[in-house]
Amino acid sequence: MQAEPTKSPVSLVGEEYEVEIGPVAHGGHCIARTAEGQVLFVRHALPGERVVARVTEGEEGARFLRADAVRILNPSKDRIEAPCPFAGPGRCGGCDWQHAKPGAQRRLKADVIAEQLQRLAGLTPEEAGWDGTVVPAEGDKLPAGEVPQWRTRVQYAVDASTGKAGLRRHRSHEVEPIDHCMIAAAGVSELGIEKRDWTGMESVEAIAATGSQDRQVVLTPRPGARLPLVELDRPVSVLRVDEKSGGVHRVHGRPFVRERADGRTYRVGGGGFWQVHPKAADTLVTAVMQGLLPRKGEMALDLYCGVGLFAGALADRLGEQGAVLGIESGKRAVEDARHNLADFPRVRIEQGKVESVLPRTGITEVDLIVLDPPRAGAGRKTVAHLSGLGARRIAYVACDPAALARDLGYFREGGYRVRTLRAFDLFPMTHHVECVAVLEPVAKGA
Ligand SMILES: C[S@@+](CC[C@H](N)C(=O)[O-])C[C@H]1O[C@@H](n2cnc3c(N)ncnc32)[C@H](O)[C@@H]1O
Repeated sequence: MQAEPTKSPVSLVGEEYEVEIGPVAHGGHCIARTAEGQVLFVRHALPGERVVARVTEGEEGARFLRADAVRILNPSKDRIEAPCPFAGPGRCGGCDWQHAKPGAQRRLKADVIAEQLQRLAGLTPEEAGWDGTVVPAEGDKLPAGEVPQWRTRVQYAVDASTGKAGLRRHRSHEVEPIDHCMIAAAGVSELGIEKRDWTGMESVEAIAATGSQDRQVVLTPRPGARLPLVELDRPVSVLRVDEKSGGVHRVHGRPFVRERADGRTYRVGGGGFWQVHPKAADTLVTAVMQGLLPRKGEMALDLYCGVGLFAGALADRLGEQGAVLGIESGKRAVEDARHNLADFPRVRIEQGKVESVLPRTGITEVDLIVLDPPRAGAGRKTVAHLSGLGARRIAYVACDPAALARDLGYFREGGYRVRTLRAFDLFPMTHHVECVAVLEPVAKGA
């Protein structure tokens, strides 16, 4: 018997549908349905608009299609002309909400948080102790059409054929050539990365520290390529990512930048993690400390501690009798955290994954916990472990509201309730948003 030839699914890319745009969804798009009932995730649209949506990904019968709004038939009152000349369907994928007024962007983010909390944690804003708003960073409340220059770290992709640095298109490896990124911090723009020839490089990350004049570029060469001579408009240190090991090595200058937050200087080496918005580190430290209200002599955990931002802030407030244990998986970040917090004899930093290191520490009781996991969240097992440590308060710093909502559900299973939740617009023009949830044991809150 001959096998039936398998039918390849019929691609719908390029098809156009006139649709009514429904609510915003997590990820920088809105939901619509074709007349046949197929779900579309539409970028460059706003709720309530009538648009022509052109499919960018998906096939017949798929659970959903991705599309771009290519013609706006009935614009929302929240719509503006995108201030950035590189934004729009098929163009730079860095920003999602260039076409929305700043206040509307924050309302869209608030709607996403509310929806995730409800669906994944069964929480209303009131139950989460949240006023339902997303707060702009200090100085970012600008009139429509003006854009905050907030990105202190920009990862440029290099076009292989031209050697020019640009930004990646949405869900694509293609490079959108740009001559300036509007959301880049002044310190990044001043480097003039877009004007140089980066032939042989895969990507170039530009870093402008906050609170110091340190500037750095991190080069990722294509296999076998020679490093370019880095001649920029300002002195910078240069690092290089090893193509085989992924390790980061110094080419010239300091192998780190110095960042300032909460009155301290933090060394961040090897292009490692630091909060991107210049106001983020201080904003988050303040929110976490207001939530935890640390007392002298307490014992705290800083999980996913990076170079020690929250551990330092806690150690300062817990005094000589207090103690902090930080856990971080990145080797270089751990070295930096140990260096940054060397003046606190009762701060210890352990290297490894929280899920494996924490059980090994033998710690059975702590007073306070701050956790700031990557986008995936902490997960059920880690949350269950944390819920058993008897902390009187836990501050959860989250860059993904979906992961936050899932983990809040696990914390509830572990006997914790959300006392307050605050949301900050630390990534203007994009769909990203930062939340700080403060939890306490149910028995205490009751
Ligand atoms: C969002 S950053 C937060 C860093 C720090 N709290 C700050 O604000 O600068 C998350 C950190 O978690 C680390 N990380 C990721 N997965 C981890 C894991 N499973 N265990 C421990 N650290 C992890 C990353 O290397 C990164 O430094």
